[in-house]
Amino acid sequence: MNQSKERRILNFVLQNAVRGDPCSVMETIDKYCSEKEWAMNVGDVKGVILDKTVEEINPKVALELGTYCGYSAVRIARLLKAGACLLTVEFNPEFAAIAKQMIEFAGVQDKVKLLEGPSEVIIPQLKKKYEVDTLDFVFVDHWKDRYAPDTILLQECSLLRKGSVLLADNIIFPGAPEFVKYIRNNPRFQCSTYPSYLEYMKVQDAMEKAVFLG
Ligand SMILES: CCc1ncnc2c1ncn2[C@@H]1O[C@H](/C=C/CNC(=O)c2cc(-c3ccc(F)cc3)cc(O)c2O)[C@@H](O)[C@H]1O
Ligand SMILES: [Mg+2]
Repeated sequence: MNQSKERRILNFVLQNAVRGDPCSVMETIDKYCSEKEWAMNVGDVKGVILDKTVEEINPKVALELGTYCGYSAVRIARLLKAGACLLTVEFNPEFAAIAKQMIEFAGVQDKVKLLEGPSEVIIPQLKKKYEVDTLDFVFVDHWKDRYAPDTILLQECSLLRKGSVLLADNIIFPGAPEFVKYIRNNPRFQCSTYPSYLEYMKVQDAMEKAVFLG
């Protein structure tokens, strides 16, 4: 049976990237997806906004919603200090299996815990099952109609504290209008928008940063 695009991306990394080198893995994915097959990784342009946000926060506990092939998990994990960890949520078993191999090849597996399942099931388990107190940083990049309900769920589960930072991808394209409406009108969040470009394309996109005010 023919291979999936995600499997082809992983194989290209396994054959061309340097094992144990997260930057090499990121560059190799970006090369494949800009030259051969487009894929919905945050990419090397919006990736710099992600990097700067992670470096500014220096999170001890980070959450990612929507692992996909593991590109942004590798990108975030490479910047985490000793003792810090990224929990990344993915409900598609095929993508989760690919991401697991991608994360291990990059050598960041000790900083990443891949949680397989839908976010609405995983988020309420974070405190008891995964021993999370509160989240310092959340990268939101899963189905766009899940951004708002999951932001509400994070609050209902007391997983945000004063100063927790959410960074949401694709505010322009494909867009997350319900989330933008919810978060920008919410007095409990301080929002800022970072205009950028869709991964591997000359198409406008943006990321939204939302700081929880407690
Ligand atoms: C149930 C909750 C839930 N729980 C756990 N895992 C979940 C989940 N919901 C989704 N997932 C997984 O997350 C990933 C999906 C990500 C969704 N991302 C985009 O749709 C997107 C699209 C474009 C674009 C598409 C077409 C264009 F033409 C242009 C741009 C660009 C982008 O950057 C994009 O992020 C997959 O791995 C899902 O299995
Ligand atoms: Mg995205």
